[in-house]
This record gives sequence, structure tokens and C-alpha cells, in this order.
Amino acid sequence: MAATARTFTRLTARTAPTNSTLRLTATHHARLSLQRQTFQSSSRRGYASGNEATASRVGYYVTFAALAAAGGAGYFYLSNGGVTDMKKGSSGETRGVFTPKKEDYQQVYNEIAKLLEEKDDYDDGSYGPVIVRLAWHCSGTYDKQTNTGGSNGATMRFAPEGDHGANAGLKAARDFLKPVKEKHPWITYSDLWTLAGVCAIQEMQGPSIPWRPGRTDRDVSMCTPDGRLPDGAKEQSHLRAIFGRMGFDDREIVALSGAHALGRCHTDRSGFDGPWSFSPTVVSNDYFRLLLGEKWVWKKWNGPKQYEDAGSKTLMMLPTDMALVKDTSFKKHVERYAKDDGAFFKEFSDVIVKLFELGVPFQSKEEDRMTLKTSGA
Ligand code: HEM
Repeated sequence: MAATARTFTRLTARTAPTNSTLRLTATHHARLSLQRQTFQSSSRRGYASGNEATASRVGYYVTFAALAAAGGAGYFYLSNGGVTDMKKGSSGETRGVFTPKKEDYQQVYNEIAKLLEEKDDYDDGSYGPVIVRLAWHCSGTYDKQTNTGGSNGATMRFAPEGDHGANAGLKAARDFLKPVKEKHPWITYSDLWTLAGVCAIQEMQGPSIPWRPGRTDRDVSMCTPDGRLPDGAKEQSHLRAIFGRMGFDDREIVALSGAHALGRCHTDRSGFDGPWSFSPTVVSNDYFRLLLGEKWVWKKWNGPKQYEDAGSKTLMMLPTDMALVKDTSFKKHVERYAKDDGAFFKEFSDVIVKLFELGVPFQSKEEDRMTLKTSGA
């Protein structure tokens, strides 16, 4: 596929992805149109000013102090399947145990979906990809041997974990979700982050992701050690070691990697640069089709070693992405997903459910998972 053959279109809600069309938002379209005057047939945009401020320990302690003060002032905390009771009556009094129902989670979902729609002046026109990355990074710290890490805890709120190099840039996603937490204080951060990941995937035209609540927030002492998330500069043995530690096999590693149809690398975060696909705000099997269909060459630049597509030089692949086509056991799944987007959607959904539940001591059963409605449904 030559980049010149592609046309830019406005992303319309719930439009079925087409193979030859760039699916970007109007905002991005406008930016890209401007850029096209400079870069012929290029979909590349300037870097986002990521602006990740180092998570402040002081800020977190202040937050803790404020919560403790709130406790003293009359709030009380009840463990309720991971939900803290903070529902108050109109006059401000606490009204017993609040047991959230599916409708309450749907309300939180709707709130996130509304913000995703409204706040379109970010990166490629959506916070969706960085929200997915937040949900993945809070879950992907899981270690099955010690049963530590995982989505239970939301310990990335604290400086040691929030400052890990792999988490650079995720403050943008955490900050995006702050007003949702303020409006629905009963939901734990760890439920909120994974629910936001579900919402972002579904709202970006991805598959339904069944989800259940039950995560509790943990304190700073539960932060996971650095080095549990994958390093894009490495290769297949590293991927197997990192994802094997979480309990994923080769097929699941490939399915999970399909998330790289979304978003982009930022030089001020990971050091790498550029998007993996021409439609970075739509979930699709494009990542696999591009991995196989484009010619990938080393990018000539002063940054870390990465690949670019020889045709348009606007897309990128990390060394870990290319490992999926170098390794025959991985490659057979890349080929399968490239041919069959239905198989990818099904297996991507299953593996995301597993990812977001790593390390969570649920009281509920798997049948209690809920499928939340997308905003257009
Ligand atoms: C296979 C190993 C993986 C490696 C080495 C890796 C590495 C990276 C890197 C270096 C970035 C760029 C960060 C930046 O500069 O902003 C990134 C972004 C991203 N990753 Fe991964 N990742 C991996 C797996 C995953 C998985 C399993 C998911 C989700 C299921 C995921 C979802 C994303 C998304 C959505 C972005 C875009 C974020 C944005 O646009 O801000 N990645 N990843």
C-alpha cells in the first residue's frame, strides 16, 4: 500500500474500519492537512508536547492527608467488593453502605466516553490510546510467582512506580481521569483505570471487553519494582520472559501486541518516535497487516534503534514489534490476525479481559462480568 493512495477522512462514530482509509479525527485531519503542505503524502504530525511532570511524592502525601482528614470529618470506608462507601445524601450526611450496580458503572463509563469525545485536542485527536496504555501498564506489572503487581492497587499513583521510565507520559491519562474520580468517588482508582481502558477500546471501535469491579487501592508500600514492563529495544526472548511472568503464551503475546494499531511513540516519553498505523485512534488489525505488508528498514536518526516503513517513512515499528515476524511461533499468529480481523477482535478481547484481571482477588465470579454499552449503542 503506497501512502499516496490513502485519503484522509473524518473519523465518524462507529464507522466500520476500511482497509484503505485513514481514520483520524477532524482535529488531526486539520493538522495533517497543514502538514501535507510541507511533507508530501505524509501523515506524520509533530510530537505532542507530552509534558510529563514527575509525579510528586508531596502531592500524594497531601492527597493521603486530605483523605484521612475527610475520614475524620465523617466519611467512613467500608470494603465492599473493592468499593469504598463515600455516597452522601443531599445534606451531606453519609447514608450507609453503597453497593454499586451495573448502572453505576455504566454511568462512570458514559462519563469517560463523554470526556474522550470532548477532549479531542490531544495527540492524534484522542486520549483513547494513552488511556489503554495506562490500563495495560497498571496490569502488566503482575508476577504470577509472587502474586504481586497487577491491576489491583493502582500503585502507579505513587512516585516510585509513577516515575518508572516505562510509565513516562501516563500522568496525562491519570489526570484525564481525575474529574471522573471526583464525580464518582466510590470507585477505586484501580477499577477506574481498567474500566477506562475498556471504555477507550470500545469507544475506538474495538470489541466488547467484559469487565468486573473488585479491585482495591493499595498504598505506596505496594509499588512494584522497576523493570516489570517490556523494553521495546529488545527481542523475542525478552517478550517471552516478561509476558510469561504474567502468565501469557505466544498467541496471547501477539494478540496483546495488536494494541499497537493505536497511538504513537513520543520522543519525550520512550525516546522512540511515531505511530504504528495510519489510523491510530481506531482499534483494527492494521498493525498485523502493516507488519507483513510494508517493507521495514532501520530508521536513520540519532534516536534509539527503531524501524520505519520504506514507502512513506511515516510509520514505525519497535524491535519488539519486529520480533513478532522474525519468530515463526509468533509469526503464524500475526498472519492469522492480518487475514482475519474477526479472530483478532475475539482473541484481543479475551486477552484484555485476562490482562485487566491479573492479580485481583475477586469475590465475584467470571459470570458476573458486565458488558457496558458504547456511547453510540
Ligand atoms: C509487547 C511489548 C510492548 C512494548 C515493548 C511496548 C512499548 C511501547 C512503547 C515504547 C510505547 C511508546 C510510549 C510513548 O513514547 O509514548 C508504547 C505505546 C503504546 N502501547 Fe505498548 N508496548 C508493548 C505492549 C503493549 C500492550 C500489551 C498494550 C496494550 C494491550 C500496549 C499498548 C500501547 C498503546 C495504546 C500505546 C500508545 C500510547 C500513546 O499513544 O500515548 N502496548 N508501547
